[in-house]
Amino acid sequence: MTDQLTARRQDELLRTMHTDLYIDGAWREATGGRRFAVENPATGEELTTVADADPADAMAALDAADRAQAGWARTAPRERGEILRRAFELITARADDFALLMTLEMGKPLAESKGEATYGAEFFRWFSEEAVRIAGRYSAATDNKSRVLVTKRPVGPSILITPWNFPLAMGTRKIGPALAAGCTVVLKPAQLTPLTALLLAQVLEEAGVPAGVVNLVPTTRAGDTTGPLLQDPRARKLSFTGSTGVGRALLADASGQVLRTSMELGGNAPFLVFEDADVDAAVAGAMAAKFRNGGEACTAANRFLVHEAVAEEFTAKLVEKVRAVRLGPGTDDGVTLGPLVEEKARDKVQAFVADAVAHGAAVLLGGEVPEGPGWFYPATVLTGAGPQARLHREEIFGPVVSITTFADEAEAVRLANDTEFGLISFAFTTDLARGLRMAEVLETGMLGLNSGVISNPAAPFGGVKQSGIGREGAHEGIEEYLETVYVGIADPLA
Ligand SMILES: NC(=O)c1ccc[n+]([C@@H]2O[C@H](COP(=O)([O-])OP(=O)(O)OC[C@H]3O[C@@H](n4cnc5c(N)ncnc54)[C@H](O)[C@@H]3O)[C@@H](O)[C@H]2O)c1
Ligand SMILES: O=CCCC(=O)O
Repeated sequence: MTDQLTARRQDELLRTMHTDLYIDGAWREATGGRRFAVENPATGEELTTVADADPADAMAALDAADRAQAGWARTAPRERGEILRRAFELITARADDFALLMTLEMGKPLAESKGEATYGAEFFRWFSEEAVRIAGRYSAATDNKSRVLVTKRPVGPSILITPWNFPLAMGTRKIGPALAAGCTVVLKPAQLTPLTALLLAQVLEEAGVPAGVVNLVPTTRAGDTTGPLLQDPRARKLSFTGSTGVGRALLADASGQVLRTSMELGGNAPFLVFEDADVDAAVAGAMAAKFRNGGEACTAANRFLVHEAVAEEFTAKLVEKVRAVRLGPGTDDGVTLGPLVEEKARDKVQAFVADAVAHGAAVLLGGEVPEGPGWFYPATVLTGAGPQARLHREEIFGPVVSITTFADEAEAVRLANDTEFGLISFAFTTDLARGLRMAEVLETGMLGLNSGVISNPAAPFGGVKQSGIGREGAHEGIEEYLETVYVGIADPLA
């Protein structure tokens, strides 16, 4: 896309979109007219400003969600499904606008943002189909002297908190099942990426979501703003996606009201390449697992563990592929790696690489911050960092590959599981039994078997250990927003 065309579309989009709070079906200013700036990570320049909710605004959003709850829960499932289906179609029709906003506010290349528009919309289509499939059961008790009736009902007003890295999909993956189940919501998007969430709220309004069912409160004061909501007995559910540290703190906050919680937290994915792997397939998988979203994904491969018999071939082929990665603004044609989201993020990645070098790593490619504006960091390949290097213990969240070797399967599994995280693992092998064994022995919520990207609305996404609680997407996703009610019935034949 030419610079001029992008600039014209950007101006038009930012000028015409809503940037206020969306509460009770109306767009309104924040208390005191407070606003905050949203910046472009490719330039460091301000894109626009957005209303900055305070605790009173957030409480107004919960008031609205609470008022709308009973009516929304009584809506016909088909009607809820049709509204979600319309929202899917509207996002699809405006995919270019969503993509441009995502690229502008978080940096990824336009082609990837387009991919997220499709992925994010798909959660609405999936849950439009799930809305009409909420089922209970009726059965005999073990002694046949009574009957067991099980029904489902919506949990109730839900507080949704989302991160910046997938600004659309992390929202639709929560709003879709919540609305399908009959729950109203208050969404607090990440401070760095409120624009995509604002356009999403606009689309939901156009799709016919009634007033109060979806409320949106961007804010710069996350804890102060959502904290009181978690202590309010009208809120019945917290669904959070973000870092493990914040998730841990929110779990403690949610304990006051014993809230239902879903926690989609951080990862430290091992990427295992066994001696029997198809090395070319492993390299293609590694590129996808590492460089999707510029490495700023909870699913990003964090530790490459390669059998010593294939390590040289794998490393050489991977370096060739990584050399072809093109760093630049996500709006530029041909760019395959955008900037990191903010200066702090780039400083952290740079510090991880310096620490890895101090732990014995050799830098095969990249590793130097380029001159000029924007929070760019180059695609980087390291080998030989010791196990205590920070980038093997924490999420890198950047375009850095760190390769180490193992001698046998037992060592690979021991290294892979040596982390408090357990979101996703990857394994490349042509041995079916070994692949299935990995599904049983790796401490992980998800396994990419000979595949570098497995995110899909039809799949239950989520982690074990400190990577979270609960699942999003798939049939499991709607259960997170449903209560199970048991009715014991005296034997009707007695
Ligand atoms: N498991 C998953 O599905 C998944 C998906 C995407 C991202 N993530 C994780 O998210 C992290 C990156 O996102 P991030 O930097 O936005 O995470 P973050 O934890 O800093 O923030 C996530 C959200 O929580 C809000 N927040 C921060 N402190 C809060 C508080 N005290 N009270 C209420 N809300 C608060 C933020 O404003 C943001 O909206 C990574 O760790 C990544 O692995 C996980
Ligand atoms: O950041 C986490 C990845 C999100 C996804 O793949 O759905």
